[in-house]
Amino acid sequence: MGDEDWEAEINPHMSSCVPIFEKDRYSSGENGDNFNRAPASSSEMDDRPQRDHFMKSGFASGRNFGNRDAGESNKRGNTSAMGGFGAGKSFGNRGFSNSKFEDGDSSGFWRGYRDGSNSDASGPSRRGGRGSFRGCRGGFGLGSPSNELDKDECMQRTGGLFGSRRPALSGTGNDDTSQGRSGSGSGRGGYKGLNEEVITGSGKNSWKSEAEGGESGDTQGPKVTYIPPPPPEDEDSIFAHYQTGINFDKYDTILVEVSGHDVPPAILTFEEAHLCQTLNNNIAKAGYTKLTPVQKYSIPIILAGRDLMACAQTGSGKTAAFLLPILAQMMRDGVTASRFKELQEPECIIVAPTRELVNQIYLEARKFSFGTCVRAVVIYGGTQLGHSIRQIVQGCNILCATPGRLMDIIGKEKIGLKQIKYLVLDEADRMLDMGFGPEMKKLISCPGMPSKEQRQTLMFSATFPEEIQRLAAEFLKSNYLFVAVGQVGGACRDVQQTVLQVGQFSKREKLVEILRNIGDERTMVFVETKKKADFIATFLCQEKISTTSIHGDREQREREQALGDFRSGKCPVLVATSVAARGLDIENVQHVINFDLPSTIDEYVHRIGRTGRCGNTGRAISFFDPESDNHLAQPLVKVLSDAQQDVPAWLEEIAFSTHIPGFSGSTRGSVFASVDTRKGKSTLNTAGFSSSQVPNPVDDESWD
Ligand SMILES: Nc1ncnc2c1ncn2[C@@H]1O[C@H](COP(=O)(O)OP(=O)(O)OP(=O)(O)O)[C@@H](O)[C@H]1O
Repeated sequence: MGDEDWEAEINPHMSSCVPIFEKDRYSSGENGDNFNRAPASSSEMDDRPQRDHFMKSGFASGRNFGNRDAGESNKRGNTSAMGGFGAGKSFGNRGFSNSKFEDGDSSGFWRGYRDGSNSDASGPSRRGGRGSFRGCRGGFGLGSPSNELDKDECMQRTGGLFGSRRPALSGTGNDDTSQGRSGSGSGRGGYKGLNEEVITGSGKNSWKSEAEGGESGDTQGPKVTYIPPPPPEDEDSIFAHYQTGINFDKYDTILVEVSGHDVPPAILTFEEAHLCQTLNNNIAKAGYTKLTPVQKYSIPIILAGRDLMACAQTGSGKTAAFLLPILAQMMRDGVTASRFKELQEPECIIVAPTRELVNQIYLEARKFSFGTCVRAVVIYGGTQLGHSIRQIVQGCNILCATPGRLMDIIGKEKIGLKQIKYLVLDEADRMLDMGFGPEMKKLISCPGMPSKEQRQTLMFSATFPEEIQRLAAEFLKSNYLFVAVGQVGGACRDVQQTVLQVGQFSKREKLVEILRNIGDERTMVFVETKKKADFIATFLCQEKISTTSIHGDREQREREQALGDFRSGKCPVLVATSVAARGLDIENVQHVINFDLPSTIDEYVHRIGRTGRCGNTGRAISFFDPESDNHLAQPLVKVLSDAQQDVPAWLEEIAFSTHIPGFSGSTRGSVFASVDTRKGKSTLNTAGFSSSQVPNPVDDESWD
């Protein structure tokens, strides 16, 4: 079926699928409380007219919009009395392989500046125009909230229908062996929660599996052939940046605590760092005139050769806080020119949990090293292994990598570790938790890797649960310094947070209502599972809201396209799983909506940190479903009150009536919620849960 057919197939149904909303029901009161009073008990009733509507719409015509889940959809179609949208036609992998929707690789995800920072300029399809979800592959039919689907949504939290229905991925007889899956899974022993496929890497060591057929596809399914487009090389693109916001100067008032011995004094200006002229020029071209607090403290600590664990709020410049001093030292000490050597021996390795994030870090490294002899390289899963190798052999001083691809390349002996002087773990708490921790341990025990005494290890994050801090000690010299900027694990105060009580069955209606009020402002909508991301994105497109999606089941090319479309403003709504929760620095994201709350409060802090960055303001709206989110009530009340946000009375009530094992935090008061664990146990822990207590890590994906 051609593109036109798809359009024809959808459009006749679109109008009949658009629920009627009373626009004035949504009003953004000071804390948004006046649109949050959807009683949980009414949620099912709220959905009923819509379901009836869909029954009448004739949409249950047995279409299958994605071929990946065709089997499942068929099953659903056959068993569902109302939906019935699985049988018959498949719309195939329409995504970006479809020429009509493919703008070429150029938009990619190279920060999107190339598309111009004026988002209005680029997109033909704006909200209110025709919905244009780009490349949804999920197995849901378009917005057919059949009984069964509603049940699915409702049960995802508890690992109900999807979890039991969907077969565990075996790597055979399933298109999951295709690029996207092998890419997103990277063949690693992907850590999966409920509703997420389990990729076991055939029982091999996870990092080996990629090299031995997972990612490179030697033995399982087609090879990953995707070669990401090169980022623009012109100086304007390299130094493109967005403006700091009105609250940038308020950073100066944030309390900073440094613990450890012999702490080097903080610097107040870039000049005090005594960086070389080229670096100073690059800093100026990047538009940096003033240091952020984490930079004031971290730069001298790193320049003094100390190990560091730094915790600072989202969007406050942690990337430059480690890149600048590392580059300064590399410039001072000199780097070995190693162009075209078979085995490259970088001086610095930076690891981060997602492909998009390592790319972003790479672009920052490229920007700050512009005009120097230091060459940064990025490698990540979901792309052709040969491409990664070709990038490396051209010379590599700073290697930005996701863990799976990094271990693959090391296994292939393209990277030697002997020269490593700097090891950086960005989003360090994520890099050390159950998902990535084992790979990080393998990395530091790889042959050739200098011991912790011989290298400088740096860890950065906005959240640092105490348990993870303890694990980190294995990586750090015992005299490491701990920098806490404001509240460890605290939310950025520039984000206005609103929590609405919304039951499962009312969420979609509420989402559309809010998005219609938001207009064209860039919005990230977080959901719990990959499937739901596809479903909600498709649903929004049907509601004529231009939307795209990013999650671990999308092919890398699709992920990059989605991010590019979102950055450029072509699709002002991005539906995402937690794969996009951390680190992504996208200009002008004004809203974050937690359609589903994450399972941990730390993840909440990272998600809402996609807005309100670098002194800009933003808004976060979270749907709190008392059926499934009560475990978050206490830590949420704490995060809200610490960030001086209004706490809804109903949330406080739930918080005080819910017993959370391990949560001992009072809800108000303390400046540092969590502290350097070497000082002893703190009384507060914004994480709410230690990693071993996390109730349901459904949002984990194999990201790299
Ligand atoms: N001193 C500075 N002056 C102006 N802009 C800055 C400065 N430092 C960082 N920025 C910009 O602020 C934005 C956020 O920085 P960055 O992505 O490093 O934040 P982060 O603390 O790592 O956030 P997250 O916790 O979400 O990963 C980036 O666009 C960056 O270029």
